[in-house]
Amino acid sequence: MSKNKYLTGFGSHFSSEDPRCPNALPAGQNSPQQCAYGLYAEQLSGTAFTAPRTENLRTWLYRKVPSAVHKPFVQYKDCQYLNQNWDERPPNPNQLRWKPFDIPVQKPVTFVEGLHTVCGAGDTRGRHGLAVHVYMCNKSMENTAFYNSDGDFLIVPQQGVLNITTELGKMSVAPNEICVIPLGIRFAVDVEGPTRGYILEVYDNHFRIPDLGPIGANGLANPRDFKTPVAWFDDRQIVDFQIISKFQGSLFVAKQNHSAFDVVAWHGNYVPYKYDLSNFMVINSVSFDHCDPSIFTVLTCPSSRPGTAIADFVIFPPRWSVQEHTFRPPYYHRNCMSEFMGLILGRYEAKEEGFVAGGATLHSIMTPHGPDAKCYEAASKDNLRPERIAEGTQAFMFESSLSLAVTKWGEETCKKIDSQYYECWQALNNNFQLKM
Ligand SMILES: O=C(O)Cc1cc(O)ccc1O
Ligand SMILES: [Fe+2]
Repeated sequence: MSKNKYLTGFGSHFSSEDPRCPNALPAGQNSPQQCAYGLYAEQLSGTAFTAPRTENLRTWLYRKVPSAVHKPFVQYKDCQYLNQNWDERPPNPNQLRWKPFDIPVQKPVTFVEGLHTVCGAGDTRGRHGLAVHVYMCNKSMENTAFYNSDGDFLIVPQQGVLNITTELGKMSVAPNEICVIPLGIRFAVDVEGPTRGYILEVYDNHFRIPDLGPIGANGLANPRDFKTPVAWFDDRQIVDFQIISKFQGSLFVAKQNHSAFDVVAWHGNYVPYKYDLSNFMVINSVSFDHCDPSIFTVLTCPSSRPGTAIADFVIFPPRWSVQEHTFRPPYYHRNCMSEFMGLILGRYEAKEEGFVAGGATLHSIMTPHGPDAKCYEAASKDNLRPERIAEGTQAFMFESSLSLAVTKWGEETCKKIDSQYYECWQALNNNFQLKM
């Protein structure tokens, strides 16, 4: 799968034809009376028809059989812990930390079967809110495609490569890379062994790269580093195929007698994409003080309130730390936003131990948090020299303006909550002295 080809750019208007069918794309129009090769034209709209030109997203698909050809959807029962019921448990304002989520060993589990909702807020019907899921699986999806009618999926692999077939083509996404599969785009996930990762699902809007303000025209995640698959179609004669749909927070399945991956050519700007986090151009203070983590925003899903995201995807990449007369780790703080964090690799700078790759933390709105006692002790006495930090590590944060509820699975069933978490701050003494 590593030999996949990609188109590069963010928000670009792309065109792609499977090389087996040259000139499959109609010239100069979208809906010819008859398409080349006997294909059907199908438009996939990612925004309202009338959305402003700068935001308008749509792709034209030229496929063997229209997506409309399927049997009725019925309830899908093989995924027990995906849900969007935020009232399962009473609200919990505590600092929460999860040990690494278990990957199934004996039982074969696919990506869809392995979806577990940890926390979230809002409403899929009102198209406002988000959900944080984790996936733990070990088996490839066969003759099955999944699509989400509720929002975009931002997928953060933590262990194992995801070989993803989408309607628009194939992409391979490894740990330290991420991908976005927008609302409605059908995809299947092949895995190569024990596989785990995190998903940020947003209902309101699509993800975009943030504005750069005074940073200028370049920096952070640069558009040219985003990769979109090229057209590819399945030429197998498949008579038994299933489509799983996430619709209004529940899963449904429908049978059809053709593959969902039959798009021979496509053109448009509504596309899946991947991004390698090592391409992120890190910007930070080169004088003094700790910058807010918004400088590390890779992608954002904006709300209608200026500068206030439904959710930002933020990373803490390897970088030089050079600030003078500064407490360099994250500051102690209370935030009007929710902070869900995960760890892809290594160790997080604010926590000496306990926050482990494949685990997570949640610091809810106004829940106080910051470096643990050991980190404070070391960093407040450190001899400040330019230093590489977070080498070989990658932590990330889903930061949201919404107040997140934890599911019953997240709080109880997974049995991964670390009840000792609060202890990491208890040794922070009162060092106050009236006279220094
Ligand atoms: O809580 C955290 O660890 C995330 C975080 C990092 C940082 O550098 C500044 C603020 C912040 O919330
Ligand atoms: Fe924080």
